[in-house]
Amino acid sequence: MSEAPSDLAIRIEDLENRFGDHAVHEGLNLDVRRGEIIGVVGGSGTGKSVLMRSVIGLQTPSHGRIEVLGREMGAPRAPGEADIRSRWGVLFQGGALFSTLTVAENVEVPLKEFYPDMDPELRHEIARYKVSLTGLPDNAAAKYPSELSGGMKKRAGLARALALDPELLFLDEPTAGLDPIGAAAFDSLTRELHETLGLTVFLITHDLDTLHEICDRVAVLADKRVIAVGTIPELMASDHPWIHEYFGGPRGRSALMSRGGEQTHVAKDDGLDSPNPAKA
Ligand SMILES: Nc1ncnc2c1ncn2[C@@H]1O[C@H](COP(=O)(O)OP(=O)(O)OP(=O)(O)O)[C@@H](O)[C@H]1O
Repeated sequence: MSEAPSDLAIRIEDLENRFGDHAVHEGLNLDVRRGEIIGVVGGSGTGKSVLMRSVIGLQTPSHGRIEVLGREMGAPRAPGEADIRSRWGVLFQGGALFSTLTVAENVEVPLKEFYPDMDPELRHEIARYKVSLTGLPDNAAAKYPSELSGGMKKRAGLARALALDPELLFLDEPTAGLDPIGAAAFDSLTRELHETLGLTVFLITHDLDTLHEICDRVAVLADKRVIAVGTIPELMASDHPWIHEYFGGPRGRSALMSRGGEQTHVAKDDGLDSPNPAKA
């Protein structure tokens, strides 16, 4: 199925990233639909974080084109156009909170950057609201990151990512390091925020439970590019060795079974999207 550009939150075409002689991505294409939660998976070092960094402008690709929310990355901003960075929020691995600032002050950082003239009282109010939105208790706002558990740090990072009411949310391994109960709670929170705030979510994860629980589609990185995109049943029909092992191996089967699922047989050519239909 081919999407109109307006249905897309992100379009990545022919992306190449290299560090010296080492090519991390070559000919990588991916479309992310508006309003979906897309999981991005791949073995360690396949370039999931580099891909996210390219999309949010922290890594300049060697080649290719990236469009985010209808705007070409790297192109000059039109007069009066909002800074594209104010339209997304990012939860980096580990939360990346400023250790010398309280949770509320961390949430206020992007507000200060993009709205320097905002009334401080309003800024504090917004920060408190964002903290409560992520399920943290009221008293967490005044705490420093060192006083928080791992799960609370993730929620605080999420509160900061939501500070500017983003349309697009990037999450880099949000459940890594959480116990299974904390991870499931974070998954529910992500799903809930996605629904209530109408977010598009780009989610890098190794967590099979998260993929099953909340992702609408999953993109698989291997061989320097996105080799397949689809729902999990669609991907399970793939005979690519990595995909087969990932979803059909012991952990993949157990994540599926814990949801009462059975391996769905999907005909080989049924459903799997090309990473970028327009280019297929
Ligand atoms: N700034 C950099 N300079 C040189 N090489 C880099 C740089 N950033 C990333 N790389 C390399 O790019 C490759 C992809 O890294 P990346 O962190 O994106 O992998 P990943 O898929 O997110 O891995 P993991 O699942 O382990 O987090 C790795 O080989 C890494 O060493």
